[in-house]
Amino acid sequence: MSAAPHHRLDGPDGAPLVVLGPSLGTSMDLWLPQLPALTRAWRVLRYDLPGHGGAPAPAGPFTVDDLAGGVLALLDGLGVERAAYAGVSLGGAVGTALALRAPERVASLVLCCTSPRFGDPRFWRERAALVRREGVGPVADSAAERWFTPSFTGADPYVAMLRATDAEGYAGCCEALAAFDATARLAEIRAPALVVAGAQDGPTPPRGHADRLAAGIPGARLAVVEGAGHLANAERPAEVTEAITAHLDRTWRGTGR
Ligand SMILES: O=C(O)CC1=CCC(=O)O1
Repeated sequence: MSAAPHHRLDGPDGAPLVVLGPSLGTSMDLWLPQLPALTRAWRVLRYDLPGHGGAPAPAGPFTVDDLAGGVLALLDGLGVERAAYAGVSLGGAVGTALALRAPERVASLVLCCTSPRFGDPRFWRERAALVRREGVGPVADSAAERWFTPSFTGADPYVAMLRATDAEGYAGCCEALAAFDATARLAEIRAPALVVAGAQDGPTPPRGHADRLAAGIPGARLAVVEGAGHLANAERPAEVTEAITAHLDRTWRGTGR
């Protein structure tokens, strides 16, 4: 499955391209807090995961590498040779897979609240089974606690994205997470990488996840954002936007083609 996913382009025509990948249970609108700043200097390509946002439900199982293939299909369709990529959580895993699969296409990489391996695969298979059995309701009910610190008051629009997600699309993404393990290949990544972590991230705490990415990817920088949980770009938009734009300013001023 490497068809071009549901997507949207914003920002100036011909500017260097930045691809933004969403997390499990969210749509491309996860990136709305960063959009105004990014579209000042970059063309921004956002996409939806299968069964999420405006994307159709998947026809069958898929892997994180398949999702990276979908991003490549999008770039091919646009005639774009090189782009920067930023992704949150599962969207970050897609960026890791993309940087391994097509290093010549990835000019710069931002890995937010993500991991080279998302814990015990059984956990993700059980969550897939739960959602196939009961729908996304149970995981949506607990999403605000998983995604944000207790003091965050803006969770509703993000939880609504999860409630609107197709159960099979969500389950397929859980299975893709279960099978994903890039730990042994991080040293192969050539893109200049920024790893962003939420200091209070529960699903992918800095210790054991972001720190492994930063230690494993040659030359990677690590930014830990205080007062942020798993969806750090939503909870601490100013800090995360600043970290991303500073990294892109340093590493991706190329052409849109
Ligand atoms: O469990 C969650 O909702 C957090 C998460 C893990 C991978 C991902 O993309 O989101």
